[in-house]
Amino acid sequence: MSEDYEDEEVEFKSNTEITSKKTTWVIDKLLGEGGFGAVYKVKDKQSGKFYAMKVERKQEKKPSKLKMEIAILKLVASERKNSHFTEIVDRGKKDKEGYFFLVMELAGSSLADLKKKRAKAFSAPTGLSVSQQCLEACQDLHKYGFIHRDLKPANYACGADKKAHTIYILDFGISRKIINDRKELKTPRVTCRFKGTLKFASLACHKNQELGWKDDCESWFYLLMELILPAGLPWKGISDKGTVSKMKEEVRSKKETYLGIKCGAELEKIILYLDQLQYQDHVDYQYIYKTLNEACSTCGGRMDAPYDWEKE
Ligand SMILES: Nc1ncnc2c1ncn2[C@@H]1O[C@H](COP(=O)(O)OP(=O)(O)OP(=O)(O)O)[C@@H](O)[C@H]1O
Repeated sequence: MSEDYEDEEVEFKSNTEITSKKTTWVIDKLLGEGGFGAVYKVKDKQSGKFYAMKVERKQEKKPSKLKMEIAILKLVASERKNSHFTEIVDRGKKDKEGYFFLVMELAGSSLADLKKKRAKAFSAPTGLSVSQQCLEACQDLHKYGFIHRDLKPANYACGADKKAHTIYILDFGISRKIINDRKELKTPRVTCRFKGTLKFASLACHKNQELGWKDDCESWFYLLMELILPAGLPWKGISDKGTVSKMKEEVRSKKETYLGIKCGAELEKIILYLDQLQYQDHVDYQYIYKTLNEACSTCGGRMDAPYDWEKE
């Protein structure tokens, strides 16, 4: 590989062909650019079917995030019947051009885009049921000793077409394995750099503490609030870390936090439960699922109802 490529983005024009051992992939369009590369919609030249291709520039000094992503997707494959992980279809590297690629199942819009399109919060039954699927994905990842560290609506998407009712978790760019080879929890580091997205970061992340399973769940809880609170998260638009952290601490005891939704008591129960957990603790996901179901009944809805975007 030529080092001249290292600082350049990998960019493909429509109709560029990428040949692998399996088939030829034809670039359709750019779906988005992330922290470590780009994602394209591609067509399998043989079958005519569409997929998503993630491309990463090969770097001599930095570890490959795409390799980590592939390792995770291989581990969790077929974890449950309606898996929340996209299936790996093909992968490879282009030494001469200096990049890695991963072809996976094509998902639909991200939860962030679906909410933006709606221009208001999701209905409580959609938000609660979608969040349950988001937490299932997180639980499946945790089972293998990983934590995600960047759970947010932009990192989840609904499935394409017939799979519009299934939620997929997309990006594992900053995931971390917190279990060692002997399957023991790693000793927490004294201090850690802030990782993830300010709006959804857990309080421990604000305090530069080692993150555990419960921190993903705290971020997931902010995601749930973001999806269903009519006014959105109280710290939206604020970029000062200290102010956001203070507001996160305050919402826990504020009655107005859950304004506009009927299931405030159930949501409070979930965050109070998560707040009791420490770095080393496992999460009682069943307790959270049960409470989400109760919240849905309180709101007069059903967890198995069609989602807002399936009706609209
Ligand atoms: N399998 C997929 N199917 C459809 N779209 C996808 C798929 N995977 C990723 N995307 C989309 O591609 C875009 C880029 O995704 P990616 O996860 O690389 O970065 P990101 O989450 O936007 O940024 P960052 O890596 O900085 O968090 C996002 O809009 C995402 O919704």
